[in-house]
Amino acid sequence: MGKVLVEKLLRSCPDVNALYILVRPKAGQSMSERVQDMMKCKLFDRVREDNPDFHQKIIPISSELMQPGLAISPEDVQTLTSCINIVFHCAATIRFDEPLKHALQLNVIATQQLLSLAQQMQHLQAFIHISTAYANCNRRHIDEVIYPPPVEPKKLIDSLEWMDDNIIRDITPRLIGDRPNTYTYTKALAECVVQQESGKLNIGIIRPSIVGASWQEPFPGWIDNFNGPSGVFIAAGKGILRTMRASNDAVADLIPVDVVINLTLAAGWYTAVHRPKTALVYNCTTGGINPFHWGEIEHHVMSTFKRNPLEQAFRRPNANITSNYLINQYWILVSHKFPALIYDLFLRLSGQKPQMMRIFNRLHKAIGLLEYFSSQDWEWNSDNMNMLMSQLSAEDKKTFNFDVRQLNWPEYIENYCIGTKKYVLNEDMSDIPAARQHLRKLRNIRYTFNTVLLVFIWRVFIARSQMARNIWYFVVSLCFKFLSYFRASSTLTQ
Ligand SMILES: CCCCCCCCCCCCCCCC(=O)SCCNC(=O)CCNC(=O)[C@H](O)C(C)(C)COP(=O)(O)OP(=O)(O)OC[C@H]1O[C@@H](n2cnc3c(N)ncnc32)[C@H](O)[C@@H]1OP(=O)(O)O
Ligand SMILES: NC(=O)C1=CN([C@@H]2O[C@H](COP(=O)(O)OP(=O)(O)OC[C@H]3O[C@@H](n4cnc5c(N)ncnc54)[C@H](OP(=O)(O)O)[C@@H]3O)[C@@H](O)[C@H]2O)C=CC1
Repeated sequence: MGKVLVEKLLRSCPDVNALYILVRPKAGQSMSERVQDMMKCKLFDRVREDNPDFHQKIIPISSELMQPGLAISPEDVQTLTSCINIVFHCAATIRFDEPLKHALQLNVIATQQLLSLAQQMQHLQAFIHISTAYANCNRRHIDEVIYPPPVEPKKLIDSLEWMDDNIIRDITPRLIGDRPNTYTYTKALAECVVQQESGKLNIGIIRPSIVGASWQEPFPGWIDNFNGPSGVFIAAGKGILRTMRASNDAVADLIPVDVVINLTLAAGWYTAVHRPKTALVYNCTTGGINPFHWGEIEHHVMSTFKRNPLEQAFRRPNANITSNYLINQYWILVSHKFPALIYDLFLRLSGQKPQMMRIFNRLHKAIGLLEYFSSQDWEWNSDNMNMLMSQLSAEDKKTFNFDVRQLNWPEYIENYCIGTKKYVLNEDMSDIPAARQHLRKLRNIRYTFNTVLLVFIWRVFIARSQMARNIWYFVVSLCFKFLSYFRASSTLTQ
């Protein structure tokens, strides 16, 4: 989201002088190498066309959320406190399996430290904090208010400081209670910290639901990670994921990333100009305005990947969702574990390292963590989102469009899936004929396999026992009689 925010600010707000972005070195790359890489990314193509010197406006500041004072140097603190007008705080850990102490440090303590830095900023007009619509997912109906925290954040921070990691791991389920993970729990605490430590700052809190690929800007379908539904779509498109627990009728509250960013910028403007007395919370969701369901998503994802297959699929794309635990377990056994075993056996026999079972184990872990969100419904009030829309000028409504009533879901899902192919997997659209050919080969393998299986069952079980043979002939003759009956009755009615 940070990248999309930077791109939109550069493209649509040319009067912005500079963007100070907090960056850490990572994976052997220095801070400046990472920023260089980010600016080369396809996401910035339109900005690059409009203004090839756009990089001059980006000023990276070295920072690490795990460190005291966010590890910002005194000189940088000086620069930030004298230059910044608006803070957008979207850094966080979004992992669902993050150990509590880590999630607390990244999502709560770092927010506290950024707020304390913001208090020193001499020209600050607004502080916009990105939360999540699921911060209060233990409630069915969620209003645009900051709910009382599950525990006083300061007390938890003090207690976890002296506790051993093993003790923290043991008490985590008791602490998070009816929330599914440390992510939603710490995001709820972060909202409370924002409220408690806001002082005189003008605060806005944005709560997006499940952030997906872009809808319109800078081009449809842009996405560059495996988070949330993207990984699930890819796994289904590759024919790896064949079953998942989700409710067909539950609302799939996906929200395109460009909608979230447009709303975030509009909220920045409103907070700075209108200075609301208390922090305004914006539930940034689609379910109450333009609902779409997981069953429909499944249908459109499958249909897109059948028309635009991913390269080197493991099996033909054919994923089904079910809310029934036993049915799901059955299909996991038949459609995930059994083919994985056979493929690994094949790899072993051909002298290669088995890998499919390992991939499936990781997939099961990932989807196990997501199922909570795809198996139930929530209702979010979106009055503040509507209010904000009504405050924008006609031109701003177009430039910072977050009116999801106009979203055409089938078209969006198609672009989303193609986006995962092009921008996450870096596959070329011109190779689609070869991918289709590969699917035809998989279909033939399946037909051959089914025929061999049938012959095997016949030879082993049916041909050897008189009783099985009798049952078999009885079933076949019954089917034949039914067929003749229907044929005769359809001839009579003609
Ligand atoms: C057709 C059917 C339609 C139905 C469709 C239903 C969709 C139902 C979505 C609900 C979605 C709710 C979303 C709540 C909305 C927020 O509020 S917040 C933000 C969302 N946060 C996330 O999505 C983070 C979830 N991810 C994680 O917590 C961690 O990545 C995991 C899943 C625990 C895995 O951790 P890990 O084993 O340490 O490994 P990690 O390096 O992270 O990834 C390992 C592998 O898993 C892959 N992976 C990561 N995430 C995923 C994923 N989501 N899926 C698959 N693979 C994944 C990685 O690409 C990687 O693959 P390789 O590159 O190794 O081949
Ligand atoms: N994705 C989603 O579906 C949703 C996301 N959100 C919220 O939106 C915000 C942005 O999420 P999203 O863009 O999806 O997540 P990403 O994981 O892509 O971005 C998180 C950012 O936080 C930075 N960060 C994490 N740890 C550290 C650290 N120790 N030091 C410095 N920087 C760090 C990351 O930097 P680096 O690049 O160095 O890793 C990254 O830029 C988050 O607050 C999240 O809670 C809310 C609802 C849904």
